Amino acid sequence: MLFNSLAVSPPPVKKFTWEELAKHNTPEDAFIAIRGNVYDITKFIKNHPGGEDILLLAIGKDATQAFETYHELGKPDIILKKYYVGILTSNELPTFPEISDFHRTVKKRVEEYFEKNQIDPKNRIDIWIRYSFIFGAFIASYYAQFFVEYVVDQTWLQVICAAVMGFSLAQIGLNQLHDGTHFAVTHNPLIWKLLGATHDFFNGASNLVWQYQHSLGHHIYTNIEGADPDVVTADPDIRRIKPTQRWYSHYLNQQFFVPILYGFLAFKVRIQDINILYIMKSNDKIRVNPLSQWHTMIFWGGKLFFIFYRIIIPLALIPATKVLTLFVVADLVTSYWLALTFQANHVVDEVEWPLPDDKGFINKDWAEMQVVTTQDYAHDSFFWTSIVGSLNYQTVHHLFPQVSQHHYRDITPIVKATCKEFGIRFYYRDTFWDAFASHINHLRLLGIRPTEKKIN
Ligand code: HEM
Repeated sequence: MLFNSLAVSPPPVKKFTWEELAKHNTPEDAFIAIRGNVYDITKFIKNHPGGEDILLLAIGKDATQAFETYHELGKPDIILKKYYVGILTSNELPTFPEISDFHRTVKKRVEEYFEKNQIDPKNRIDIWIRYSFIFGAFIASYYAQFFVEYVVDQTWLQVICAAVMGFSLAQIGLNQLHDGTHFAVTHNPLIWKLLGATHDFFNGASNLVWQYQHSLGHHIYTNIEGADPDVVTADPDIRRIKPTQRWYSHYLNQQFFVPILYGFLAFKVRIQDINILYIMKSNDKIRVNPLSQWHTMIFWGGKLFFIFYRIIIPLALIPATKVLTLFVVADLVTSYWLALTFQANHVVDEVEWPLPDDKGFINKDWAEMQVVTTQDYAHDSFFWTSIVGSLNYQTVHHLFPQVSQHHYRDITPIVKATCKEFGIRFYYRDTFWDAFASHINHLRLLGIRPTEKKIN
């Protein structure tokens, strides 16, 4: 009897609350939660085929959705088993149901498309052609603005060059930064890091903060109240973008003044970087882990380089008032372009705004939620695809962020057909302007006092 009970009693399962898990967020002590289980991946971090960097951001957290997104279904699970240490008993952020049939089917079909056609999802020559155009336009417009005598003598020409530079900088954000931080170009973690760093050096804004906000925040918890850092609001806020926000009279006709404020986006982002990384140590609900040497170096190196090339060099060449004017013109163009393209995808009048239940559970499969919180537009337009960094294919981008944007056009029909088969609505507008108008209409509707709201 004694022998029997000794032989069968399994070791007790170690239980972790999310607060306990959060303490294991350094390379020397790295735990991660996937599908309710906790793993000690300290010994694995340096061997991760997707690079050490992304794991340093994800440790101390529940990374289920990122894990499911960036790997083929089931593939790295065998490795995970080796590092199992216990279970997670509470959640800091919303959780989702098990993968649905829709999710499994759409993922399998897209994986099969690449396999059958022997296409590498992350390599295409178009990527490098576009990067060359963007860097070329950026360098030429900067050089002309300050070093070509004919241009320097005519302020209006300098202003045009500043606008072109601002547009190129927005493109660096929509292409080099965006592709690099979604690991969607080549299979080389060093290239991802270098492309991410272009944002720090040329835009003066942290790619690390962007990764927390965008890849680990917005992409996982799209449009979810209290979890998606892109739609975090104060009470009262400058704008009302969610039905759950309390209404104040200054929201009335917000569609006229809110878009004007988008011009401050680049400035706001550069300032809030420091606050997020060094003071708050979190981007709203998305906690920031201790910074690695690389991230610290890129962050401060980027800020210094930005000040040097945008302020110090120009001040040595032209009067201060002109430097200021050109700086503001370029910044306004960058900000408006980025803000308008971002808003036209999610902050629009028809898509859904999922709410977690009182246990923080979202009662919809994650992939289905991605589809119904997103709006696409202008699929047939090469022009718009090229200048919005393929964000007109936002649904595919949210489901498959690790695939190069240059494949979105080819895999969108697979996704659309699968949505149709499973009865999931795919939101689409014919043109960019229709998509943008739906953002303005969303602001208008939410600006009306709720009881007086007229839907048309
Ligand atoms: C902690 C558990 C993890 C394990 C055991 C793991 C394991 C693996 C394995 C085996 C691969 C190579 C095979 C493949 O491509 O499927 C891989 C690649 C990759 N992983 Fe992970 N991973 C983990 C977490 C993560 C997380 C949290 C992310 C992202 C947020 C991530 C992003 C990637 C990326 C981008 C690749 C590269 C794919 C490529 O080469 O294109 N991994 N991982």
